[in-house]
Amino acid sequence: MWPMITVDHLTKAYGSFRAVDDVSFVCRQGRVTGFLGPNGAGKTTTMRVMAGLTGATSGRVTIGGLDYSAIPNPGRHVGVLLDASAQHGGRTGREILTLGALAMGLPSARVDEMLALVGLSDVEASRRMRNYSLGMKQRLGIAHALLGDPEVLILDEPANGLDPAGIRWMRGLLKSYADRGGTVLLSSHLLNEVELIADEMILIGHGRIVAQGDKKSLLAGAQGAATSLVMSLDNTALATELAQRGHLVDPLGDGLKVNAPTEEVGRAALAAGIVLTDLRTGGVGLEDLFLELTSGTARDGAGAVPPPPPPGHGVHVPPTPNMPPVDSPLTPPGGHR
Ligand SMILES: Nc1ncnc2c1ncn2[C@@H]1O[C@H](COP(=O)(O)OP(=O)(O)OP(=O)(O)O)[C@@H](O)[C@H]1O
Repeated sequence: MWPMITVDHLTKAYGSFRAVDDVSFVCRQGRVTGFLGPNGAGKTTTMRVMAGLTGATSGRVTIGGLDYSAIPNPGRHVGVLLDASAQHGGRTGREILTLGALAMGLPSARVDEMLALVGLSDVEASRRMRNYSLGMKQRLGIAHALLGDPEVLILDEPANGLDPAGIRWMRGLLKSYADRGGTVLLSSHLLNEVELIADEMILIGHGRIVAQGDKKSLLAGAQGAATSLVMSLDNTALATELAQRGHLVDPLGDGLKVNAPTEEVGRAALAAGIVLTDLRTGGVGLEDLFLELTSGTARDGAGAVPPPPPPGHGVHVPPTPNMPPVDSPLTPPGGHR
């Protein structure tokens, strides 16, 4: 049971401001949990409490049932990436990893393994970190988090600064890590970074959890009444037929939005002899859900719910791609002890 992260009624206040307000969730072994929320929602603060960098005002976070500070040789159990720039800028990447390996009692060969894993070349590893690009710092930070072959990974915005190929690489890495039994929590303010990889999602806004669960159940909970988006060769006649059947119909783009399931719309069209050119479920996508749930918690009106797109540009949840297996030299998480 040791690799589970349990956040239990966590509150972190700065004066009278609650950066994290009565937050509870768990991250399970073998699962990637995405921690999503707009800027300033409280993700980093929660993770800082997890990693023992700041205390809780009330409530508790445990990893495998222990406070972080009570975990012996914590780097061997919990890999943390909070701020990739937090290392000493005058040290080389190799020095930073070597110091970490020494502190954890690991052989120096592990440093080379990690450098190879994150794709930092010998030349790059011997450059001072102050001269690293953001993506290189991020790769070094991921290498540092994985160094002790921990069972748990806590990563704050790990995709920050990575190029598209790097983001894809990281997804594969974390997915295979979880498949081998690891527990992963990663934060992001960008939904599309997380939804392709996370098995579970925790949505936070203004320090409070606004939704949590797997992608399917989050979407199911958000669907509400079934909606369809439809286009036909005679939208006026179709609207009349649907209205006669008691359905609410609104024009939308070149088509109609109907408060009825697609099957009902199809039957109405069939009965009226109208040719359909497009018919799809018009339920909310994950992005709409995210923006809706965190609306009022995002800045600059970024959380406002956008109008639904017209048929043909329908709300769309990208399919989860099959993650390419990562040819990783890592042993299963925890395999070094
Ligand atoms: N030491 C502190 N003193 C006062 N307020 C703080 C402190 N640390 C964080 N906060 C505030 O707590 C809130 C949550 O910040 P946090 O960094 O946890 O957000 P976040 O969800 O990680 O955001 P982002 O996506 O922008 O990184 C913010 O309003 C922030 O200004």
